[in-house]
Amino acid sequence: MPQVVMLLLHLEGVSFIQWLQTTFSGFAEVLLFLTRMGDPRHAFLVYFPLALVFSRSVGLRTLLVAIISEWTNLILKWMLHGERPFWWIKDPEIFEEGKAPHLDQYSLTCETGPGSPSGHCMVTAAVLWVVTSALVSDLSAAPSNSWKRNPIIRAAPWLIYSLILSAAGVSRLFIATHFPHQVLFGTAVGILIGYVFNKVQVQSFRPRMCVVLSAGLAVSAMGLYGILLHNK
Ligand SMILES: O=P(O)(O)OC[C@H]1O[C@@H](O)[C@H](O)[C@@H](O)[C@@H]1O
Repeated sequence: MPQVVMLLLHLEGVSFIQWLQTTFSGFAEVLLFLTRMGDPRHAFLVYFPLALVFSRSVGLRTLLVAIISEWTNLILKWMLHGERPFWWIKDPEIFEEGKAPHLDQYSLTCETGPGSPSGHCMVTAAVLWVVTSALVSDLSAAPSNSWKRNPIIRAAPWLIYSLILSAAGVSRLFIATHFPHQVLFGTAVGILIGYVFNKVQVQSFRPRMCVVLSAGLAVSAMGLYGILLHNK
């Protein structure tokens, strides 16, 4: 993307983060809690085992989507090298000494890896897409006279899904680990991965296919890493 567009996105992003930090300063602990809840590792440690308890097929699809979204996030981060707001404002090539905008620092602010796209938003959006779709299918399959067919009850899972994603995104912005476009990009790719891979019949995978898939993801990630390192 042209440098001037990136500069504009970063400057506008910092202004938005400053506004969030001022407006929600009293909710710092809640937002830190939300950012912890959105940690990609919870896809494997919380959402996958919980989904598996309720349904083997939903559990396995949750695991597949968690793996694909983590892998995609890693690859995109290596390729895009997104800045992190809290570090970006400290770049002396962008701001002269004493002229940089101020951003508050929190205990989880200082992420060290590339920032684009947001892993918290991408993995959460992908994994919860599978869980939410399963809940909605269950409600839709209920007999027509059941309370589950009430339109408000059937809309609730998607409403909760949107609220969780918004909360995760705002929490990442509030602690200045991401620019808004990184959060939006991560969420959009996460939704796409959830939508596409939710259609895969994982329970029919043979062990050999699982091994080939795992090896393919590992080799392609290492290959890309080698290429990027070589062309640095
Ligand atoms: O891209 P994000 O949202 O900053 O996430 C990056 C990393 O954030 C860390 O806090 C997590 O422990 C990692 O698992 C994750 O990859």
